Amino acid sequence: MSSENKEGLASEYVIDARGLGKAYHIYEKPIQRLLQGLMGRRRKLYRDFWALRGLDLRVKQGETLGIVGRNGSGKSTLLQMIAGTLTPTEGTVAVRGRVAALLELGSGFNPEFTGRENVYLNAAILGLTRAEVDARMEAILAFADIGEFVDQPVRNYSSGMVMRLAFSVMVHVDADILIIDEALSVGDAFFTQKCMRFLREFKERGTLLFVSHDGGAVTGLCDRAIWIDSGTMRKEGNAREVMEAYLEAFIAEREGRAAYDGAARPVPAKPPVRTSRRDPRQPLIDRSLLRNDLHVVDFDPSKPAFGEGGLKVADVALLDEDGRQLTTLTGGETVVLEVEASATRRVESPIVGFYLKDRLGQLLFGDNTYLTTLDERMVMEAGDRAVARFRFDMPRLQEGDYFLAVGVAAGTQHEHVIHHWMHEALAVKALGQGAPAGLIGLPMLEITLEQVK
Ligand SMILES: Nc1ncnc2c1ncn2[C@@H]1O[C@H](COP(=O)(O)OP(=O)(O)OP(=O)(O)O)[C@@H](O)[C@H]1O
Repeated sequence: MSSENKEGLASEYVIDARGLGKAYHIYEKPIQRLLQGLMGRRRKLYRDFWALRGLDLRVKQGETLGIVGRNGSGKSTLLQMIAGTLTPTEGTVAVRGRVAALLELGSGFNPEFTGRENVYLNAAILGLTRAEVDARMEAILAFADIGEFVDQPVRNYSSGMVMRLAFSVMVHVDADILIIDEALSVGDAFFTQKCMRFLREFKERGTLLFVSHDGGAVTGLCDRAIWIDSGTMRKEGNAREVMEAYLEAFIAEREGRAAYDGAARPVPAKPPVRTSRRDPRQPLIDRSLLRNDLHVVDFDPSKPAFGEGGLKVADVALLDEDGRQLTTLTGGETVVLEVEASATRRVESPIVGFYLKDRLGQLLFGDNTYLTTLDERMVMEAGDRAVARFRFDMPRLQEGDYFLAVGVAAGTQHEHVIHHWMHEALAVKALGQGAPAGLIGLPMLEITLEQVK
């Protein structure tokens, strides 16, 4: 999985692929593969299938590159060649630094060895000495958090456990370049959050190649992106632009027509009349298949957190407008997020804030109490408690796991000390139905359609 090649690399690039291509041999019948082995190269019984061809790619040190493309477009083939686990059929790829890749689940693991033995094996492949692994073993096992399974053969592991251990090794080998297939981080949502936190930290210092199938995460995480289509580079550039083009093509294909032509449409002359502060369709939506059910998992104070500790997040709950705690709600419903903070010492000007994050840790929306409390500076003494309430219409959410991160700080919007920040204060699970078209669906205040003459 590691690859070092310092030749032919201009100093600013850590990856330089030129005219890269990979052809697989395709045999019409399995027996032909066997015969070919016996016959040698005298007669060709296969045809070449080019999974990737003519690809040029340069990646700078510290860049985060997103790679999108449909199933079978050639993403893994490209990344395996960069990781050094697949030999190109044509072209060259030069890589500088230690590469750790999570591309194929358990590919570096021997199923007969225990988890612990596989950690030694994998870390050795990535260039670590036994003494280095010894020094890191405790941290690796703590991150993987698979308990006593670590001394069982890997063949007894669930795919989630294999992923945890493989990811944990990658986190601890001081890689210069990380290659991650997002599909592999699907599983336990809490572990995914932990992985995404690591990746966000890693991208501050290292080079990250991040493969995604749906592309949703790419814009949040990556500076630049490439779109691989049928083995060639269809588009390269700014992550947002590449994603837009990719999604446009996907939608156009799905709907069996060309994407919106961009031509101007007539605008109604009359401004719409504003009547209500609530989405008027909500009762109808809630009675229909468009109903977006959300389940809330209770606050757990033992979830990962950091901060100075002068204030603590004591309790977090989502309530309905009558103050009753919600364990299920629907997208579009008005909710109150209640956060109780307690002080362990004197703290001036406390601020309570939150973010809703998706399973990849992308911040969907959030807010804090700073502006509302600007005129009345609160002082909390040790033992004092304060409650913040945020009332809002919960947007509709795509199917998946979400987390409410909650934090208490002190100071101003720009200069503050974080006293207690909980990455996953509440977990919210959205079921499949009623999903919005975008990342979140905002309740509409009004929608009109008027005919203009
Ligand atoms: N060992 C192999 N032998 C023959 N064909 C292969 C082999 N490995 C991959 N392919 C083919 O090469 C093409 C590219 O595969 P690749 O795994 O690189 O795509 P991908 O974009 O990573 O797909 P996915 O998103 O499903 O992981 C596919 O058509 C695949 O069927």
